[in-house]
This record gives sequence, C-alpha cells and structure tokens, in this order.
Amino acid sequence: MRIYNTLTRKKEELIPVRDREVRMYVCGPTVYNYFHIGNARVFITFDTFRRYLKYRGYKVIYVQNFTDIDDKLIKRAKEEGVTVKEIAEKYIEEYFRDADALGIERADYHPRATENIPEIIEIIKTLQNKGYAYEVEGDVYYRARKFEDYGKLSHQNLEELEAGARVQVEERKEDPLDFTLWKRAKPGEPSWDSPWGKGRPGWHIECSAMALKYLGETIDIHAGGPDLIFPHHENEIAQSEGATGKPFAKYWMHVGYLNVNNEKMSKSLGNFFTAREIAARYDPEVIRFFMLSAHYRSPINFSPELLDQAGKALERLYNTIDNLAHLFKNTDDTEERPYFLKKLEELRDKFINAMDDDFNTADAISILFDISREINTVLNERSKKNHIDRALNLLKELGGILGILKKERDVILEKEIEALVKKREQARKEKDWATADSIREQLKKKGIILEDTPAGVRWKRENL
Ligand SMILES: Nc1ncnc2c1ncn2[C@@H]1O[C@H](COP(=O)(O)OP(=O)(O)OP(=O)(O)O)[C@@H](O)[C@H]1O
Ligand SMILES: [Zn+2]
Repeated sequence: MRIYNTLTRKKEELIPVRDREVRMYVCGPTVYNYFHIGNARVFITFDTFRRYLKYRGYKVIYVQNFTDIDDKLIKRAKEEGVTVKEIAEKYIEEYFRDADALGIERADYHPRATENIPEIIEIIKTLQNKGYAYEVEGDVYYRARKFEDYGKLSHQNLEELEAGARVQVEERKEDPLDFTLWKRAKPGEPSWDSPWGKGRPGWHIECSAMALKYLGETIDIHAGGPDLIFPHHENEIAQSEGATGKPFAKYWMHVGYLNVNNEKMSKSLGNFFTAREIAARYDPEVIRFFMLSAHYRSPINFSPELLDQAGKALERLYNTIDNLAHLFKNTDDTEERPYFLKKLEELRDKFINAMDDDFNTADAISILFDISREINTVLNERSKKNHIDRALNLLKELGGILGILKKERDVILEKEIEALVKKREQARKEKDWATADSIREQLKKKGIILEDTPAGVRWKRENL
C-alpha cells in the first residue's frame, strides 16, 4: 500500500513500525459546539481508511482525542453561565450522536485532555530538563529554534517561519517562534496544580501526550485537517521528538478542505452547516458517498445540488442490488458464465489497487459502477444462482469498506409491480391523475420505469 506523506511530499510504501499493525492518531474536535460538515470530512475520511486497513488484514489501533479545555470552551461556558466541564460533556455527547448517525465507527480510545493532565505535565517536565522548554512566571514555552527540524512538516525554513510568526504583544517569550506548553491560571478559569503553579495545558501538548500514552513513541499514521499542518502538527513533532528523541509519526496525512463557494467552510466565516442539519435532510450513506467521490486530498465543494447528485448516483448502485435480489428470486438457475465470475474477481482487484494507491476512493467508487454495469449486462433471469449471489456479495463487501450499500432494501416483486400498474390504469381511467402520478413516482423510486404504449402500459427495471 502506498500513502502520501505530508512530511516527505511523496507517496510512500506503508511499512508499519510493528508488523501488520497500524497505530493511528487523528486530531479530534474542540468540543464547544456541534461539528460541521467540513469537520465531518476528516472523521469520515479516516474512518474509511481505518476500515480499509482492517479489510487488508491490519490490526488498527485508532485514537481520536477530544480537546475539552481551551479558550473557546471557557468563553462558551461564560456565555452560558455553566462550567467548562458541562460544556465539554454536552458536546462530547453530541459528537457521538452525530458521528454515530453518520456511520463513523468509534475509535479504540477517545481520550480527553483533562483526563491526561499528569501525562501532559510529565512530558513538559522532560522538555524542560532537556532545555526545550522554559518557564516565565507560571507560563511554560517551547523553545522552537532549539529543535533543529522545526518547520520540516510544513516545509518552511526559519525565515519563512519568522515572517509568519505574529509580532508578540507580550514580551515574555524569548522568541516569537516559541509556543505555549502550559498557561498560568487566570482567576475563575479551570486549573490544575503543576510544578509551575496552577494552570492548564496548551493545545499542542495534549496531542503529544495522548499519542505517546495510547500509541507509543513512534506511531504509524498521524492525521487531521489541512489547517493543522501548521502550527499544530509541526509543534506536536517538536514536542514529541524533543522529548523522546525518536521519530514521532511515520506518515502524516491531511485531507483537503471542504469548501462552500470555494471558501473553506468554517465556524468563524459563518458559512457552515452542522453535520446534524445535513444528516436530517440526507441519508448518511449519501453524505459518505459524496465525501468519498473525490480524492481525499482534493478540495471539495459543498452544495445541496451536489448532494442530490450523489444521492442519485448511489441510488443507481442500489437499483443494481434490487435487480440482483429480484433475479435471485426469479432465476431458472441454468446459465453458466465462468467469464463473469472471473471478471468480478478482476474488478475486486482493481478496487483494491485503487485503494492501495493512497486510498483512491474516487477510483474505487467508479469501479463499483463498473461492477454494476457488468452485472446488468451479463446477468438475466436464467443466470446461475451462485453468479447472482457472488455479484451481490461483492457489491456489499466493497461498498461496506466505504460505509455504503449497507442498507437492507425491500425489493419490489413482479406481482406487486403488476398490482400497482393495474391500480394506476384504473386511476387513469377515472382521470385521477394525482394517484396515477404518485404510483409512477413510487415505482420510479424502486427503479421501475413505466412506458405508456398504444398496446398498454409496459414496465421495466432500470439498468436491466
Ligand atoms: N472546511 C473544512 N474542511 C476540512 N476539514 C476541516 C474544515 N474545517 C475544519 N476542519 C478540520 O476539522 C477538524 C476539527 O477541528 P476543530 O474542531 O478545531 O474545528 P474548528 O477549527 O473549530 O472549525 P472552524 O475552522 O470551522 O472554526 C480539524 O482536523 C480541522 O482541520
Ligand atoms: Zn492534535
């Protein structure tokens, strides 16, 4: 398998640290709000990659954290007159509700920053002992310039980094490049005891501490959204590698932005839809299908029209599944087509090759349509039962990796269709056009097309 690595800007062969085991850390949400569909892109993408790695026989240990203490949470808690803990509890619960609804499997570990304070303090102490960290009156900073490789993930040299660093109002830091590891407590804010007095952790150090605790010193894949490359992931590397002296993560993966009118969907711009709003209007499988139709590193535009299109495309695959179920019930089970079975195997291999090549879900989806086309041209009411069965299983097997084609469908049988066609004829005779139209629609949804001919009404299944 090959994976594009942000660190080397190349596709590299996946060689996990431990044989057949992939340890993966995905930066999770800051829990002060519902997550939006742009955030969902990260969760859905890596959930899919995790499923695929398992399909390929890897044991996967998957960690996704919750940032449950930070300025945004504190602000939100003040606004609502509740505690920071209450805000965090609420939005962690809401996260699971929405993620479950989108078919995102739970991580093996969902650690929270506030439940790992001793580990965070420990790593800061190590950094301080090694000269990477310094304290200024209860605040602790990371001495970025001391870490030789600083900038290696975002591919910036020191001049570029300096130009990017905001001029600091406070003169406490030795260098504008330095970043916070520990913040001295302000009155009324949650705080923990530490060697530097009462305070709370900075954002970057949480992930270093939790990755180390749950996955070890060198992990295989570290992932997140594109805005995390700098500074968050760059700083995570400086902290983790500074503390352990070992490489932190072998492969760094980042998804492309989900945009609205070519602008990043974000809370601050106000151009966002929560995952909950969208899941109320669209089938979760349609949302996944939409996300996975593009390459994960490409930006995607979000619009209701595009979701509708995704819905129609997914429906075509479901029609094939319905047709297969229909054929299975109605076949006379005589026609042997060894070529077809061989072709299915070839298409499965193509799907695997696409996914092995940096998780190319866009190609993988187009192969599902190739499979569907093959089924619809070759199979008929004489086909061998085992051919039909193999075809159905293959679609379910490969669809399942992407988290689609999992729904049980009630297949409409011939005699039900005939009955509805008759009912529609009757309605037409009585000039009850509303009923006639609604029956046509009902059948269309099940992939049945009606043709009004001079000899009466004929029907056929779409794709067959
Ligand atoms: N439009 C987007 N497209 C893809 N990923 C995104 C987008 N917006 C946020 N992310 C990612 O979602 C994950 C959760 O991030 P976080 O909870 O910090 O979001 P946020 O920064 O509050 O969102 P926003 O950028 O809307 O303010 C991160 O990995 C982040 O990179
Ligand atoms: Zn992180």
